[in-house]
Amino acid sequence: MTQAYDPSQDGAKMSYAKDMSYGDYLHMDQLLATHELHSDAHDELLFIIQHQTSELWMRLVLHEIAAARELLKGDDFRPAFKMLTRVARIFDQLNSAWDVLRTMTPSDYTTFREALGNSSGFQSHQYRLIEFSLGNRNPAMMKVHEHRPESHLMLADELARKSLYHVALDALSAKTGIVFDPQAFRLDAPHVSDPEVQRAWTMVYEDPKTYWDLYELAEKLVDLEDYFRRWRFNHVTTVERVIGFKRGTGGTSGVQYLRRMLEVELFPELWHLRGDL
Ligand code: HEM
Ligand SMILES: N[C@@H](CC(=O)c1ccccc1NC=O)C(=O)O
Repeated sequence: MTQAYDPSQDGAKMSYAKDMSYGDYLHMDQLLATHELHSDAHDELLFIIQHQTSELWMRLVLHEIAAARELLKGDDFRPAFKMLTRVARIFDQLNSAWDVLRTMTPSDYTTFREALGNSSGFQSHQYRLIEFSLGNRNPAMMKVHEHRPESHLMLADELARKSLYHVALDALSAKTGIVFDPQAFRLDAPHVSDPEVQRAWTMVYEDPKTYWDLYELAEKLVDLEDYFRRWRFNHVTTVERVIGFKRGTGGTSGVQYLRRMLEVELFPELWHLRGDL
């Protein structure tokens, strides 16, 4: 009979009494201790893990956007592009994750929906931070975070900074020589499509060779928004599939509210110029 494999014979370090191990480094005990169920329903664990993993990926999205924004400010485009590509990939990852949640039927969900009370993704401060950092800024969305001063402050700080799109538009202006009306760039409101901005982006798309950095930046932004839109679409479709047209636990009209959010344009001029080329 062959001997069972002993990894220590292969040199694997087997004792971690004194050294940092996998679980120590990743704080696995703390991470796995957070699954406090609010019902006896089998599917509640799926629901919690789906959201927690989404929030972890959102954390990384925020980290990448913040760094990309700083790099763009310093005219350091190449590493910023790498980060923006990563953000689009993360959204793709989140999009695939819906396939797991979709295995939960309406019957399964009703076994624990009541236990959720009024909690809802509507109150995800990281999701709102992502929107704010990209440029979709509605200060009215901050109110649900008043009970958590730390989250509220993070959102307020974000509104005081230029968004990723603002920074991209600064670069667009600097490299094309087209000066934009500063009134068009409010920090605390969603970006509204501006004809001069569209003219400048159009110049870029009509002459990519001259404006290659801007051209690549524009396509990175469009890619990011494309994946983000797919996330919103997957969300609303899953919601309709699971709760139909019931009101949301957060108090909104539910599917109707989410359908309205499908109309959001993060980088409107980049979409509008396409029909004119
Ligand atoms: C069966 C699964 C799900 C259902 C039935 C559902 C339902 C809803 C509903 C009805 C809303 C509107 C707000 C409200 O009144 O509650 C909402 C918002 C939201 N949900 Fe979900 N959701 C589900 C899964 C998820 C997952 C997996 C995430 C990932 C983090 C998520 C994140 C969000 C976010 C961020 C919002 C706010 C969207 C915005 O304001 O634009 N939801 N959800
Ligand atoms: N808004 C959902 C509940 C829900 O999906 C949810 C509840 C708590 C934490 C996150 C959630 N996900 C998305 O809204 C509903 O109306 O059923």
